[in-house]
Amino acid sequence: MSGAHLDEWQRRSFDISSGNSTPEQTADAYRAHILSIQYAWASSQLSQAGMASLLRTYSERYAAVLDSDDPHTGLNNYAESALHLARSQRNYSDKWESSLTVESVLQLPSVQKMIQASTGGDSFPVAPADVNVTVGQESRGSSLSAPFTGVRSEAALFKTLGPPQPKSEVSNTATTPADISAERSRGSDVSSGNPNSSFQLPARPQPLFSHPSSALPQVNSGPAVSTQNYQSSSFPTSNPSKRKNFYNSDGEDGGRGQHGGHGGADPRAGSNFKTAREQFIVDQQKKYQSQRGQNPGMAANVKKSLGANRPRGAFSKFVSPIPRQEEEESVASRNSSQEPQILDERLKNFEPKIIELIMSEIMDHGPPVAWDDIAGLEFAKTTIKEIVVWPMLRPDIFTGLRGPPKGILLFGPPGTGKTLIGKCIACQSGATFFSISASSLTSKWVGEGEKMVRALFAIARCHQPAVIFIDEIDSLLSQRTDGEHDSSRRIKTEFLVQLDGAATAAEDRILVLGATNRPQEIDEAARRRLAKRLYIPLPETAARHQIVTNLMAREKNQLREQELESVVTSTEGFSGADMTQLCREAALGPIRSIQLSDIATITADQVRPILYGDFQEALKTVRPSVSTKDLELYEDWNKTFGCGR
Ligand SMILES: Nc1ncnc2c1ncn2[C@@H]1O[C@H](COP(=O)(O)OP(=O)(O)OP(=O)(O)O)[C@@H](O)[C@H]1O
Ligand SMILES: [Mg+2]
Repeated sequence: MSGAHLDEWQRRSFDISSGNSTPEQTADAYRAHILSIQYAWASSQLSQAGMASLLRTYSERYAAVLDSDDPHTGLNNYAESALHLARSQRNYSDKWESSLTVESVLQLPSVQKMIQASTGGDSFPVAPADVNVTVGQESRGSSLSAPFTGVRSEAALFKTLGPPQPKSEVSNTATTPADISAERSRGSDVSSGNPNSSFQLPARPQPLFSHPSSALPQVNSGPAVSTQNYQSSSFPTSNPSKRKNFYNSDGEDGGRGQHGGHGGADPRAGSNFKTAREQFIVDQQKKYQSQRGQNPGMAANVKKSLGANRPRGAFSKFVSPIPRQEEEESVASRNSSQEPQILDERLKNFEPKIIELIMSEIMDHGPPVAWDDIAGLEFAKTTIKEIVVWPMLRPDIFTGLRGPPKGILLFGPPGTGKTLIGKCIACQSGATFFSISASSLTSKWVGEGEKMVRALFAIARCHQPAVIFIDEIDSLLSQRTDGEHDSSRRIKTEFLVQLDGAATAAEDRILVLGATNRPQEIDEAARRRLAKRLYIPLPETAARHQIVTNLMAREKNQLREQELESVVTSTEGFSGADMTQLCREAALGPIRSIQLSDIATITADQVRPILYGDFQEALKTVRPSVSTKDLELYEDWNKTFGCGR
């Protein structure tokens, strides 16, 4: 360093160490030190390491002076900018904070009168209507004049100053302005800050503290004795030292440096403001209390000292009163993770994306299907009601050996109503219904499929009673061969593991319902797990009759009973889907009979009804989709593995 800098440095160091400097001078000296260090480094007179070390030392000392709440040694002017920052972090719940400050209250004419009366020692009765409190001074023009009367004024006061303290020390509690006035007139006991004084107003006049810069100079501007009297009489606290600190407000200037004005024993008596850290803690507690619905138990959880309890020397490390970004985020994530924890405890190992995918597979019921909509299949329907619907409705009866099977396989020729039964169960069982297709479980990402299967069963466990319906289950659980892809093999294995778990966990109410028209292709391990294998055959005569009747009931037709019988007998070997297709074809007959020129103008009423002739025409084009050979295969498989009679 140059000689000039050294001289200057020495002078400042002497100023600092002499003990005669005011905190302002000390802070200035440190600031100048810091600038000197930076200057020396910039002009290459100081190494990077030396600069860093010196800078750290003097920055800490400088910060200690700025942030100290000791009026002898510190400026405490850090609080203002910190509070400014803290204020910008407030949420809407902080908005309730009134701007009823000492400044605004003191300027009230009635209060001034009271103060004057108090100074003169006279008893001055204050009529409630005399006092008007202007709220909203800081809310820029939105001023609200509220009469300072009765309960309302009390509420306004409490709203501003916080909840009242429990009545522990006093026998009579004065709360109305008249009472206040009367109490004030009792004289010196109140104004001296005696803890036995009659008022039980809140210990923390919050807004007053939160705006020290605006409130304090105003307090200071009045005659000291009047202000003291007024404050003591109007807003005493139950804590004498706090009250002293607060009401002996001599302003920032008086409190700092020229602290002899009060002559009090407590050196902090003149300092009426909190450090930024203390203020921040109060703000945080308030914030969390309002966020948690004023639940004191929860508020206690979020208490945060931010180092306020640590002794703070001049060389102590700087502790920011504002939480750092990471701290805030971790608090936020802790809070946000608390609510869904209950639901997601069992699902926490699964990726949200997968859970979302599975959840989207939960079938919304769509058009409701009733048991009567399914023609025939009486045995299958009764069995399903027995093992699906009733146990879901009365789990208490269906226990032990009566416990329902956890796996059902519906097999049979295509178009016989297997999917229809699945839809009906979804509507009628009252269980959460997952309809999963093999394609939704197979993913291009290796390993995703197994995760999906695991997630599916985990979610089903969370939503019991649940039915997992796997249509075309053969594509998922076909026999495992050597040549097949590794990932599909793993999905199958995972599925079998999960199926086994669902089948053996007696307390779980999860039913796996599979449907297939290729039962022969199902892996034998899967076959075993789907214990109840129900054959869904082609519809018999009565069932076909019912299908046609049901469908024709919705259309205009002139089918006589014999004609209907004739249609039913001539459709032997038709599946339910074939019957539906036949009826659709027949229904197009009347339209086909309309001249092309009329089709644009004809009204719906003018379309003729469906006739037997239309069915005859339709029978020429609609053929059964299931061959007798195929049928024999189903019959055989049913005899071997089926559970039907
Ligand atoms: N028993 C039935 N009662 C009434 N309608 C039926 C019946 N069986 C089939 N259908 C009709 O056939 C259509 C197809 O039935 P569904 O999809 O249930 O057949 P499936 O057995 O699932 O066939 P696949 O094995 O090809 O999937 C149904 O929408 C319904 O209109
Ligand atoms: Mg189907």
